[in-house]
Amino acid sequence: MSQRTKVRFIINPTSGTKSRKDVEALIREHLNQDKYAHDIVYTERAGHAPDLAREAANQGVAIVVAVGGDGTVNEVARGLLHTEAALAILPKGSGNGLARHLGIPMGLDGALRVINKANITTIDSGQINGHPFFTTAGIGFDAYISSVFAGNKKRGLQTYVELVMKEVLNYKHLPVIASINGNTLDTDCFVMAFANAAQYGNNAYIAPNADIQDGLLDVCLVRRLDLIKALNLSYCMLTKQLANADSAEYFQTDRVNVQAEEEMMYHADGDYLGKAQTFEVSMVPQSLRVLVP
Ligand SMILES: Nc1ncnc2c1ncn2[C@@H]1O[C@H](COP(=O)(O)OP(=O)(O)OP(=O)(O)O)[C@@H](O)[C@H]1O
Repeated sequence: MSQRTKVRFIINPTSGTKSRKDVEALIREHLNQDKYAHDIVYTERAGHAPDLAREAANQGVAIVVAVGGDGTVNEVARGLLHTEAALAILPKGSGNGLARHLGIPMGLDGALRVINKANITTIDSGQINGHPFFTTAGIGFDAYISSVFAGNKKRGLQTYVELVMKEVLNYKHLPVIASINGNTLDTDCFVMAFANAAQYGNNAYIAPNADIQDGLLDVCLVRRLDLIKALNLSYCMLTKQLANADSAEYFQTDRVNVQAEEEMMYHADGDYLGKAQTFEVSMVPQSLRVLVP
């Protein structure tokens, strides 16, 4: 008898609206049971999924499926870095940036069909002050929004947009010195985003040209923001265009060092990480195997 490939689903039960029973039933219905032997584990707390993922990889599980939003995807992917196990995603969050970038369907049945095909490729990941990220990291305004969003009971796109609109013109830029590709930029920084994938999630494109396999970060720097620039930037983000040079500047590099005049907030994949004054951001090329359509 041919051996079935081992698949483990790591489910964040606090993410999304579907019940455990619904998700388990969808998995039973749509996963190819002739090809795969699967089991399901649930996270018990924030920060649990990296251990579960690493354990799965050590046990020889071939495909480890993150079931949740970008926070869960980040945690599972972190545990799989540099292992033979491949990451698959069943998107259940509100943004789903990595799943969208990879073209994974937003419906769980479609995402399960991607797993059935088992088409595997290898992608880059990034690190900001030692924290892995797979879609974007950033300092300044986007991290500030992550910090407020994290403390907010209401989630979802509408809450997010309301929050950005409320805060965007109050948030103040800060002076930083950034070294990118051997050049030193002494600049104001409203936000500096480091993109491995092109979007934050929800098809909001911060770096439309970002390629997740090119070994490069796409850096988007917004020095200062006023109403006109905010409108230009939001329009471009939603239509997948580069913003005009007055609003944002773009750089491609494999490493960035930022020294801020005072502490700034930072995030990785939308998870608020706290404040720091020095930031080391770098690429880890070809570090994660993933299932793609
Ligand atoms: N069992 C758990 N209990 C509480 N928190 C958890 C648990 N499992 C994971 N988490 C945390 O929940 C956080 C949010 O999860 P995730 O981003 O996957 O879902 P979401 O909030 O629904 O999605 P989105 O961020 O897209 O709105 C993750 O950063 C993770 O650390």
